[in-house]
Amino acid sequence: MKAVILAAGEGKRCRPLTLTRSKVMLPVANKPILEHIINALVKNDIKEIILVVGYKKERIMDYFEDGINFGVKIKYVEQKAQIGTAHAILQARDLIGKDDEKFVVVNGDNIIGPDAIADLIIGEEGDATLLTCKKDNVSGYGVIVAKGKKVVEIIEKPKTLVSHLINTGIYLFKSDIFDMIEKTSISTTGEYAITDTLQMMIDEGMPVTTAITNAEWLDAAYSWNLLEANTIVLGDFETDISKAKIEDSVSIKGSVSIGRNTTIRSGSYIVGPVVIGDNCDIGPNVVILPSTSIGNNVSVASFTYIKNSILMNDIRIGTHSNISSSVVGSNVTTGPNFITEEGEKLIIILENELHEAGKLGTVIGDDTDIGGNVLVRAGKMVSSNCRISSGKTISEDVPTNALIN
Ligand SMILES: CC(=O)N[C@H]1[C@@H](OP(=O)(O)O)O[C@H](CO)[C@@H](O)[C@@H]1O
Repeated sequence: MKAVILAAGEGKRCRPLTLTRSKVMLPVANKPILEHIINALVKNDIKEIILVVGYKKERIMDYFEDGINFGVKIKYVEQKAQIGTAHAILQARDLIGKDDEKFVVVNGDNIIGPDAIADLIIGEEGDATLLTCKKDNVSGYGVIVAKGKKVVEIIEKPKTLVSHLINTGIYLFKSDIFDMIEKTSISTTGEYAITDTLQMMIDEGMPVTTAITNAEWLDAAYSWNLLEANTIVLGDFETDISKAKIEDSVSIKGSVSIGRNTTIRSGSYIVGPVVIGDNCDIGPNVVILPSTSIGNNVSVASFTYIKNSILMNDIRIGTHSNISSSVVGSNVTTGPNFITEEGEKLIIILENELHEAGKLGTVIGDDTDIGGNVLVRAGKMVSSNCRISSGKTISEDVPTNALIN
């Protein structure tokens, strides 16, 4: 069976991290979200994947190439304008066979486990099947009303509580879905939405069903939600430090995975779950606590403390720093004594909307340089390509390309 993954959008709610890559390429436990999805599909015997790309597509194509390194054949189609999920699926039409061939469709920006795909395939029935899961908080999602397996209504992001069954954005379709998509009218928000296509099918009396899953399905809606996703995915990791160079008197506890050509210098103390990539230089006397992911080519100088954070690739952190509950983008440098203050239940203002974040230090975009003795107040974000001079306290969000001196 083939699968179509929708990976054309930016994921604006994850800015500043998505200014330089799309949300599907954000790392969770050192792998892009999209790679977790591809692994889940491959485990379910999917042999060919059609990736619908658009925003920053080169980054996706350079990473996954033809799929050979990921155990699957990958083909790409482009959605030039991001005008809805139905329109995105339509781009794959020429690569899906006719004759009622069934195929899986997955939103590329949610982390899913292989069991979720298995639940869809086993539970599939009728012309179209939606995978749903029960959530207490359904805000920001499409929800469905069902009678047994039959879907009665799909309501996209309702303002009031209608149902706890959310649409995961994972479907099993037959190739006749493309004709239905072509008949779908544009929504009030100016998009061609697959949820509208499905509602139209229900209204025309076609059998649309739901399969329910309790398996892993995680959505990092906002950049700070990456930390929660990272904690959950790291929970499945096993210890593997065989490829690393571990100096004397390093203490490693819990599940810790360390990549090739990475050195952990003496006196360092690491408590898993922690994953550290290739070619890193950590220590001496560095403390890394759960649940932390550190990418490739990262150096962390002595006496630095890192907890519950994601550090992407090509990062240099100065000595005596403290990074807690933070996401640090690629190619970021900090001087000594860089401190992120950590807060809880913070109210974050994003695009003029208020959001509550759980535990959060800061989020730093790619290509930013921060001097020594800099303190970032809890929940304040630093965008990409910024320069912050030594000794500054960051009490407001720092916009892209800012120079603070
Ligand atoms: C029009 C459409 O496809 N809406 C889907 C889709 O919303 P997005 O805002 O496009 O991510 O994915 C959600 C799951 O992440 C699902 O709940 C919702 O119904």
